[in-house]
Amino acid sequence: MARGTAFSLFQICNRKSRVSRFRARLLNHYSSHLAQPERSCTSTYYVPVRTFSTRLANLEFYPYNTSGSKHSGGTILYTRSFSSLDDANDDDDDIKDIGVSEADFEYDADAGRPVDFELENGTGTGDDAKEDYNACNLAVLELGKSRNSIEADENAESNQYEAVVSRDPIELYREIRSAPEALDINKEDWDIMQEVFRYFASSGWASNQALGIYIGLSFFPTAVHKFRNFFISKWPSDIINYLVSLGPSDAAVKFLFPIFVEYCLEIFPDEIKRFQSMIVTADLTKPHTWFPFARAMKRKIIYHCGPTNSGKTYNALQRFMEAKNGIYCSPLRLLAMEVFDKVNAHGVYCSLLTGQEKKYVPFSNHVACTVEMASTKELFEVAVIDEIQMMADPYRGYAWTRSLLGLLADEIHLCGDPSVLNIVRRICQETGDELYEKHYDRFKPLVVEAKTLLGDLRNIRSGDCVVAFSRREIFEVKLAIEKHTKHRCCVIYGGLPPETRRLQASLFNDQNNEYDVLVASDAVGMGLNLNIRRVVFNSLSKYNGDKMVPVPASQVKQIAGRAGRRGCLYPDGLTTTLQLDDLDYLIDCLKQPFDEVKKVGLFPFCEQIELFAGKLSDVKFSQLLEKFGESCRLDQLYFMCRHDHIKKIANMLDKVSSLSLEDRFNFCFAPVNVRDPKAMYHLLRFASTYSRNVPVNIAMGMPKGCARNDAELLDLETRHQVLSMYLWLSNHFNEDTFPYVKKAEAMANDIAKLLGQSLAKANWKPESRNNAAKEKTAKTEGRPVGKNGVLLKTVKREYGYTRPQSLIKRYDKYVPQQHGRSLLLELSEEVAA
Ligand SMILES: Nc1ncnc2c1ncn2[C@@H]1O[C@H](COP(=O)(O)OP(=O)(O)OP(=O)(O)O)[C@@H](O)[C@H]1O
Ligand SMILES: [Mg+2]
Repeated sequence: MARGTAFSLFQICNRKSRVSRFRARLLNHYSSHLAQPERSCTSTYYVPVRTFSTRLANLEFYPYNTSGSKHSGGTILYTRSFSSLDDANDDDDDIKDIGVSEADFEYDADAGRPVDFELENGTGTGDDAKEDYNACNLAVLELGKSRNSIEADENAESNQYEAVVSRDPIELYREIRSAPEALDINKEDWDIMQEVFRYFASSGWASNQALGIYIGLSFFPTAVHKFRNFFISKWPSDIINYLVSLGPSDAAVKFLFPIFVEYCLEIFPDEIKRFQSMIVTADLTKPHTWFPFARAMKRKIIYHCGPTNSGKTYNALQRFMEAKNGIYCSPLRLLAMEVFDKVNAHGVYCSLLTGQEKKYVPFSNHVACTVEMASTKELFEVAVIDEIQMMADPYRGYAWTRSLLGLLADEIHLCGDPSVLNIVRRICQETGDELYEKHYDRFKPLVVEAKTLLGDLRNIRSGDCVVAFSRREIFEVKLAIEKHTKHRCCVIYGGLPPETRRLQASLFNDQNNEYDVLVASDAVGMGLNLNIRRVVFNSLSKYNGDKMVPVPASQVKQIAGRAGRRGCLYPDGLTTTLQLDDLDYLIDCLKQPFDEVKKVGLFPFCEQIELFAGKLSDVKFSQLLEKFGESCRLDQLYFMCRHDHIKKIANMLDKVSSLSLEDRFNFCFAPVNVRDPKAMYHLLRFASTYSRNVPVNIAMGMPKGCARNDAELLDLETRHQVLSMYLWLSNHFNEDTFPYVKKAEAMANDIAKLLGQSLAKANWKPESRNNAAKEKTAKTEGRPVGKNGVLLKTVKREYGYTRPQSLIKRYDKYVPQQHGRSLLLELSEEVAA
C-alpha cells in the first residue's frame, strides 16, 4: 500500500470516526509495514526525535525498559534504537537502523506531532496490530464514503486551530518563550487551564513518557508545576484557545507534551542529567555480565527435570560425590544439613556452610551450603543447585539466579520441576553454557484417596502427615488428634529452628516410638525425605499477609509429593483432604501442568546500591532502596525481588546513625521475623551497639524450662531466632564485634532442645504472636484477661475454630454425616466455651 493511500485512510478515520486516533495511527504505521513485508512489527516503536536530538547532543537516549517498575505498561515515547550507549551519538545510523527515514513520518495535524507518536502506547504485537488494522479497515468501510467525498468534506470544514496544531512544537515553544508576560487573562479560560494542567500532572501516560527524557517520576509534578507557571504567565492566546476547546483531556495532554519536553530540556538540564546517571547506575540489565570469570569458563549445565520423588537430587548428588570437589546449594538449612550428613556418611568429607553455622570438616573438598551462601569465587568441578524453580520466588529468587549465573563450576546440576526449564534454556544461550536435559518420572504415581477424612480427624492413620498453613491451625490439629485419638503428633513449621525440625522429623521417621503422625506447614514441602504414607490437606487456602488465597497448584504438588518416597516405609504415596469439599481442588492442582515461569528474580549487589547512592544526596537507606526499585532497568527475563521486609529493617535502622552503607545493607539481610517486635528490638540493639564499635552482647537470658503454654513456646521460638540472628551477624561481620559465638551456639542448642521437649508436651491452645501486646492493652483498658492472656470478651472470635474457607464451596455448607458432628466443630465449641 502506498504511503499516500495510508495517510488518506488515516485522515478518514481521524476526521470522520471516533474509531480512535490510535487505531488510525496504527493503520498508518502498519500500512507502511504492509508495503514492506520484510519489516517485522516489534513491541518497541522508535520515533525519530531528530528535532530533539540536535538539541540533546549531550543526552543519550536508549530503550528504557519500564517493565520492572511499578509504572510498567507504557512504552517510552522518546526512545532511540541505540544498541548500546556508545552508539548514542550516532544519530543517522540510528534512524537508518530501524529502517525508516524522516520522510516516513507525517505530522498529525490534530495532535501537532508525528503521526507515529501515539503508536508508542500500542500493545505492539503483530496480532494486536492486525486487529487494530482490521478494526480500522472496517471503520473505513462502514463510513461508506468515497475518498473524494471525504476530502471534500474535509476541505469544507474550517479548522480555526489549524495554525496552532500544524506547528512544530519546538517553534511553538520558542515563540511562547520569547513572548512578553501576559496582561489580559480571561478568568473562565484561566480556570479551564488550571484543570488542563492538573489533568496533565496526573496523567500516567505523560509521567511515563517523561521518563524517556529522564524526568523522573518524583520530579515530574514539580516540572509540570513550573511549566504551568511559565505557560500561564505568557498566556499564548491562540494555543490557550485551542487547549480550552480541548479541555482537560488526553488530547490536551498529548498536544502539550512535546512543548513540555522542550521546556524541560532547556530549564532542567541538571535534573535531567542527575536522573539520567541515576538510571545508568540502577542498571540491572545483562546480569550474566556481572560474572566475568564464570563467562570465561565453558560450563556444562545439566538440568534434572521432573516431579517430586523422581530421583533428581539423588542423581545430582551421585555426580557431586564422585567429583574431586563440589558445592551443593540448598534451599533450606535443614536440607543442607541432611546432605552434609548423607555425604559424610558415604565417606566423602563435606563441610557445612549456612548463614548461621560453619562446620569445617578437615580435608573436605566438598561443601553443602544454603544457596545464599554459595561462593562465586571458588572453582569447583561439580555444583548442584537444588530446587532451581525457586529462581522465580518473589523474595529469594535472586539467590538461585546468582548461583546459576555466577558459580565457577565445570558442571552445574540443576534439580527442579519443569517450570523454569525454558528460561534456563534462554539464560544458557546468553551465557554461552552448554545445556543438557535429563527428564524424570515419579517412581510411583501419587494416588488420591477420594474418600477424604470426611471432615473428621478421628479418621487419621499412622504415617499420615496433616498439612496446615498456619501455626495456629497446626496446633489446633495436633490438639484435636491427641485429644480424640491414640496417635501422637510431631510438628514441623517455619518458626521452629532447623535442629528442632530435624529432631521432629526423625522422631516421626523412627518406628520405635508413639509419634506416628506429623502435623506440618508447607515447610515440609521441599526436599525432605520423611516416612509419610499419606499427605492430608487440612485446608487448601492460606493467608498471604492480606487475605486468604488458594494455595498455588505448584505448591500443592510439591507438598503432596512428600508422600511415599522411594526407599521409605511407604513407597506408594497417597494424598487426600480433610474435607470432601476440598478434594476437587486438590485433584485439579495435581492434574495441572507446571506453569511456565516467564521471569526470574534479581537483586542488586551492595556495590550497585553504593554506586546508585553516589547519585543521590541526603537520602536515607530505606529511601535509597525504594528509589533503586523505582528506577532500575531490567531485561525481559528478570524481575527485581520483593524487598518489603528489607525495607522494614532499613526503616528501623535509619535511627542508627554512623553505620556505613555496606553495614546497613548486611544488617538488612539478617534473618529476622519482621513481624516479631521482640526480634526486631534485638536486631536494632545489635546494630546500634555495632555502630558504636564495641563488642555486641547477646544480652538475653535463658528461659527457666520447657514452655507451659503457647506464649512461652512463642517466647522460646523468638529467643532462638535472636540467637540465630546473632550467629548470622557474627558470620557476616567481623567476629571481634560479635565475640560471643560459642555462648550463642550453646544457648541456641539448649533452646532447640527445650523446644523439642515443649512440643512433646504441647496440648494447649495456640496463641498469636502479638497476643501478649493485646493482653497488655486489655489490662490497661481494664478489660478482663483470662488464663494464658486469653481475652475473655474476644474468646469466641479469637479462638472459635473456623477452618479456613474451602476454595470451592464454603465450609458452612458441609456438615459431615458420619459421627453426626465433626470433631473440629466439637472442638471449636469447646474452645469457645
Ligand atoms: N537410584 C536410586 N537408588 C536408590 N534410591 C534412590 C534412587 N533415586 C532416588 N532414590 C531415593 O528416592 C528418594 C527421592 O529421591 P530424590 O530426593 O532424589 O527425589 P527428588 O526428585 O529430588 O524429589 P524432590 O523434588 O521432592 O526433591 C530419596 O530418598 C532418594 O534417596
Ligand atoms: Mg530433590
